[in-house]
Amino acid sequence: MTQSITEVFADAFKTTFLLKSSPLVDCITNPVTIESMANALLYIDAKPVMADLPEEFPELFTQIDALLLNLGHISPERKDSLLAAGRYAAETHKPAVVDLVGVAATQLRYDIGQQLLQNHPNVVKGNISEVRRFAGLKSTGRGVDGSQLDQSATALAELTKALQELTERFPNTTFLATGETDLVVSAKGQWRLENGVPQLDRFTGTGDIVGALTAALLGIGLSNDEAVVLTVSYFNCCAEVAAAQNTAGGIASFREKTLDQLSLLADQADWVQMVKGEAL
Ligand SMILES: Nc1ncnc2c1ncn2[C@@H]1O[C@H](COP(=O)(O)OP(=O)(O)OP(=O)(O)O)[C@@H](O)[C@H]1O
Ligand SMILES: Cc1ncsc1CCO
Ligand SMILES: [Mg+2]
Repeated sequence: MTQSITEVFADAFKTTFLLKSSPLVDCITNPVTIESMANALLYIDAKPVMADLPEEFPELFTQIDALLLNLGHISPERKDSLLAAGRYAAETHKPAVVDLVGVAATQLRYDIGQQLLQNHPNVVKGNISEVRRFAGLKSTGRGVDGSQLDQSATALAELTKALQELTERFPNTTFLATGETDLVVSAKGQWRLENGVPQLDRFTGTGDIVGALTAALLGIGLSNDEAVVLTVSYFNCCAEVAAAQNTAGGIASFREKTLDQLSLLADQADWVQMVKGEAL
């Protein structure tokens, strides 16, 4: 019989939200969604710092609890900064999340993602099309968006197998592929998460926020698998409540309501009852 994720991760679901301490997360990220990301961290009671100059890392890394590396907008400076921070996190044993934004689109981003993987980050994530490309599979993603075609049952099974093989070489990394179904694969197991609403595809930064919040949960000491499963489930339950409230509104209102729920849901609802997902 398959086990539900609320059983597998029962302790983490019971104790994580609302956060009891405020992890400081350094986000080296893209200018498109940087403000949404910083605020999303604050809404769950984490603290953002968006510092990307390598000269600052020696001082900064004594203060931060986790690092988020997002490939969403590459410049020569940001490329150096991402690579330097990835190495520094490994040296100083800070938990790190790599978000493979746009890896399905260009070789340059694919190469940066692979270089960052060599530091054995705690989590590597992307939308399903980005993660397919990263795992060496055919991908139909365009730009920074995932493709519906990569979501079929066959494609998900193929991706699960490819990621399992990757975890043999990278046993300390948990892989997350997001979309209508979210797939989590690590050396410890595989899980499928089923919360969320289609409108999440209609405003930008949803995946970026999931990356930053995952880093925050690593920063308070959750395991890689716990941090990924808790973040995706919580964010997607926030979106489900927002969609239910947004009967007359457009996508901009849905966005605001989803972000609002980040600070409300754990306080106001028995949200764990809403969680859908199971071990594979
Ligand atoms: N069709 C959908 N149904 C349910 N949930 C979805 C759907 N699409 C995305 N999500 C959820 O939205 C979040 C972001 O996933 P998505 O794959 O859209 O990331 P992304 O493409 O990296 O986003 P962005 O580029 O906007 O940052 C995840 O938590 C995912 O589960
Ligand atoms: C980086 C970027 N470019 C277009 S939208 C976006 C944010 C989604 O990751
Ligand atoms: Mg993304």
